[in-house]
Amino acid sequence: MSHALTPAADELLRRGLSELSLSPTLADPLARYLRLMERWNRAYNLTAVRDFEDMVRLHLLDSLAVLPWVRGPRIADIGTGPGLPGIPLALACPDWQLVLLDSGGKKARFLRQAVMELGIANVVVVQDRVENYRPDGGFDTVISRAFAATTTFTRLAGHLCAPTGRLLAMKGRDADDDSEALPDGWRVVATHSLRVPGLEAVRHLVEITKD
Ligand SMILES: C[S@@+](CC[C@H](N)C(=O)[O-])C[C@H]1O[C@@H](n2cnc3c(N)ncnc32)[C@H](O)[C@@H]1O
Repeated sequence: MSHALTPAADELLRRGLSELSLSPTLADPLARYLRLMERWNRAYNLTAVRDFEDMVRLHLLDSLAVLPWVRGPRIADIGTGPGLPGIPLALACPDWQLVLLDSGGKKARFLRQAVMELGIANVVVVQDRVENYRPDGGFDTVISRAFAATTTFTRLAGHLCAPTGRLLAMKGRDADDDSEALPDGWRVVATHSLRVPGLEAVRHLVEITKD
């Protein structure tokens, strides 16, 4: 069965994967994920982005563009919503183990369905508030997109990092440089400017580590 989006969205996805030096075989599972999101969006209001081309650019390629800075194998995606950036990262890196965490019940229900329907074996969905989540081990990378200001993210999710782990905050055009207000013991090591295929605007990725 074909999982095509629209000809223009499929082409954008194929071209974007190539620009990011990722395998073209990812196009099919990523398209299935978007189709599922679009189907559930009617009842669950998962994303305000409804057009497939925009979803490819703003959801899939934006999530995958951070890959060079993500260190595995244990990743946590905080406030993942419909699975962003977690699901695209999990599909691209099947050897990593990802926890996708969101406090919302509808998000968690959608994610569990997506993981099952897409046969994704390397994702665990957790419905919890990040500040209450106390897993057994720490994560190599704790990432978030559109979750909170950098300082809030650090305060709420810092406890999830392994001793050598990093926080990665995905930001839009502005990196919201509130790094001076970071909790004691944390510092911004770098703010990376990213180009996302198909998007004009530059994105930022703030990398935070323990002192
Ligand atoms: C704006 S959405 C971003 C969703 C997704 N990361 C994206 O980029 O599309 C923020 C998400 O954070 C979740 N959230 C807010 N506060 C949270 C908390 N304290 N713990 C866990 N999730 C939380 C919300 O339920 C929501 O799904």
